[in-house]
Amino acid sequence: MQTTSKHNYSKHSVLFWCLGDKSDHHEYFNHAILLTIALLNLISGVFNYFYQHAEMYVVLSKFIISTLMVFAWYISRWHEKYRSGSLALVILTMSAVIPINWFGNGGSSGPTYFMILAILFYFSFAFRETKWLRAIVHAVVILYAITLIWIEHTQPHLVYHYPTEVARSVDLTIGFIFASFYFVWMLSVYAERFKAERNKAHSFSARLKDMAERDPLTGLQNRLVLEKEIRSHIQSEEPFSLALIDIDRFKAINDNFGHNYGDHVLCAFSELLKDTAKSYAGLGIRQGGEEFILFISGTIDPTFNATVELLNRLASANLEHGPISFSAGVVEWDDREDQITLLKRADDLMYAAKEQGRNRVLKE
Ligand SMILES: Nc1nc2c(ncn2[C@@H]2O[C@H](COP(=O)(O)OP(=O)(O)OP(=O)(O)O)[C@@H](O)[C@H]2O)c(=O)[nH]1
Repeated sequence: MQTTSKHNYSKHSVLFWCLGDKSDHHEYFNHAILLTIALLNLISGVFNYFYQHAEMYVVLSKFIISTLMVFAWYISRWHEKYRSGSLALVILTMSAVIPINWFGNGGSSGPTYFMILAILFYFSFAFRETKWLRAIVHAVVILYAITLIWIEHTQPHLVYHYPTEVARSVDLTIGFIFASFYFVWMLSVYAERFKAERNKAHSFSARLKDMAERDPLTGLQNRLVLEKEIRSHIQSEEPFSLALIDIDRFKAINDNFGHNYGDHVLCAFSELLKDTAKSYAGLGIRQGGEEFILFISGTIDPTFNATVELLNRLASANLEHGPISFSAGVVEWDDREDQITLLKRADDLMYAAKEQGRNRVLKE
């Protein structure tokens, strides 16, 4: 059975069939509202029919509204016309649901207020991206409600009054219970959506951070990480040492065997560097081009040993066009110097290694 990882939500369940994918909160919720209104109108129609709490035309119109809501749900859910579904809901609500309930169900002393509040809330959700449309619809609903109150005041005979106070209380209580469930549910959908958006933002920012700190070719961390690491060690006065490594005669590798092969060599070397750094609890960093850093907390000896070990592993690496080598300078941070001075010392040593014939590691 197919499920989404987050909600363990079966794509074959009845809920999925009715409401769609839960991760698409907007549409999921809209389908839920359309079906709920259809169901509530149906229940309310049946209830009013049997208990005669409303005029016959109200009962009939509730059944018609219920059918139209199912149709709006159908085009939204199965024809991906979500906007049309929302607009159909607005039009039906304004032209039929509210006035029929108002005049046929006790006017201002009936449960229509709950419905108006629920609808205002729904519009905030359905038109959240179109600010102007949302504002217009909200204003229209509020003015509409005021107009209904005014009509009721001037033409009281137009409003159906409950036969007994008990009937009114029952209708109000049922309306209140449904409205409460609706608001609680809507708020929980909002909370869930907010949580999902927040998680998405967190994972995007983690990905961006990773992309900013990683070299795309080799997958090693880049000089930003090196700078951060050096700064933090200097701040906390924690000893550290590093090897500045430069692959020998890399230009010739590119010229003789092509740039792609050069890239392949850089990647193969990076794997070895990553491995060695890991076994010394250090960091392998691509400084740029064919220049790398092996950074290890602590004194110089482990870094020197790790670099020599890396040079030996590179000599026996299985590369298509034969073995390659590097030259490296290993230095330990002297607690008075800054990052630039430290890297300059390592660079000078690395050049000294080049001058002495390459394929070697020098330390101070
Ligand atoms: N394939 C490939 N080549 C690169 C990349 N970055 C830099 N290079 C090449 O690396 C070469 C570096 O050459 P040089 O700085 O002259 O040094 P070298 O040939 O390694 O010689 P020595 O350092 O003196 O041993 C240049 O040809 C660059 O184009 C890369 O990402 N991929």
